[in-house]
Amino acid sequence: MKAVHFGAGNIGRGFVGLLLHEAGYEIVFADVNAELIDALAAATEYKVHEVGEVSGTRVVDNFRAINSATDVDRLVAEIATADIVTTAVGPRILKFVAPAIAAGLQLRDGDLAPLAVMACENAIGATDLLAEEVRSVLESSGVPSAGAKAVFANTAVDRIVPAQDPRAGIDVTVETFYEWVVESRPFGEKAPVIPGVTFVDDLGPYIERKLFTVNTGHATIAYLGFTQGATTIADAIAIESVRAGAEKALAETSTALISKHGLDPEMMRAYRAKILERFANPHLRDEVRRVGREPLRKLGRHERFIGPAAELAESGTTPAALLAAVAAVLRFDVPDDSQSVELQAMLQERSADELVADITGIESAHPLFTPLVETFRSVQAAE
Ligand SMILES: NC(=O)c1ccc[n+]([C@@H]2O[C@H](COP(=O)([O-])OP(=O)(O)OC[C@H]3O[C@@H](n4cnc5c(N)ncnc54)[C@H](O)[C@@H]3O)[C@@H](O)[C@H]2O)c1
Ligand SMILES: O=P(O)(O)OC[C@@H](O)[C@@H](O)[C@H](O)[C@H](O)CO
Repeated sequence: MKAVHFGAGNIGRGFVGLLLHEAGYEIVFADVNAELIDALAAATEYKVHEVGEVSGTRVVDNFRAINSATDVDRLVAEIATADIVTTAVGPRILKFVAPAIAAGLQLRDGDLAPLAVMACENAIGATDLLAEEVRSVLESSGVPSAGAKAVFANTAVDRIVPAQDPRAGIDVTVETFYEWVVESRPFGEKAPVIPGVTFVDDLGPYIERKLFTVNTGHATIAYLGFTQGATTIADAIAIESVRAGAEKALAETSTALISKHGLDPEMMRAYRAKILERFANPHLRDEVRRVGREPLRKLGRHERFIGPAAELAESGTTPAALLAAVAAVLRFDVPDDSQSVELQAMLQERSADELVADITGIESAHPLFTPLVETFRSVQAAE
């Protein structure tokens, strides 16, 4: 059994690669980072250090590595004969990996079982997005039927994997906790067997619960913590006002989730408590700059702040804590984050009305529009 995994970064090596390895797959890592690929290609194994209340080390071997920028033919041939393709590259990058998947499908023997494609990104419908890109490449190549040689399934992945100490080489330090949920319907009776993966009929409640709790909470702590001068998430959550801000934001997202998906309030209370404990993990050095990365993406319409805030506003509630978190996002001024630089320039140059519509996708008729414009204006006025 063989899996091709795009993105040999933190979650790629520290979670997706690990679980696929433990499921018995040979892994072909594909990445555009030449230094990383060379290091993986030269190694026979790497270690995943799990840190938390119970710590341990797992070893991943039986992998190869391909530079997906320079060794495209080899990569396409690997995809053509793989059982699984996964990605952990970031949602904006999916369109760049789609052509190789499309080419692999064209080359694939029609007698092989369909290729299982799963995008493991923090976004709702990430695999749908990848599937659209793959199908569009196949259509423009005049071979739309090759799309039938793949099954595309959405997923939700949860494990905190911080940026790694460069001295660790290709080894990865991760938290002990993990959760990988995959929608089962696209596979019918033939879902891949990956111990540790939970298959569900409807991924909607799972991905929203994850994105609007783990990621909303994480990001709120990162942005509020940044405004308070904190460097790590563990430092930030130790600041009382930051923790209180995150707890309030999460109380709001839980209200939205419970109302939309009928989730059990007691289960959500325990889920929130568990994630706050995970964020405070003293063994994990996770920087607010990583968690706050790409603030423009995080302010998107279906993302961790605006998604639940819009639902609350539609039901007549003003999501005050989420709006306070959005104000902190606007203060995320990090010179080596290109989206932060772009956001800061936009705040200097353009009106709040325009910015709310362009960045958040919330239009003027929406009940969240005016509170968002006020939030943007208050930050602009304070600059
Ligand atoms: N780190 C976490 O805690 C975590 C947890 C759950 C989900 N995720 C999600 O996983 C994805 C990756 O996050 P990460 O933290 O591992 O980031 P990362 O930056 O550590 O890894 C991303 C990797 O993708 C590679 N890449 C970029 N463009 C590529 C391309 N065109 N083809 C192949 N590889 C390419 C990069 O070189 C990098 O090695 C994101 O969507 C993130 O939201 C991360
Ligand atoms: O990866 P992002 O940029 O969408 O979000 C940053 C972190 O919140 C995220 O990587 C978490 O560590 C992860 O989602 C935990 O499962």
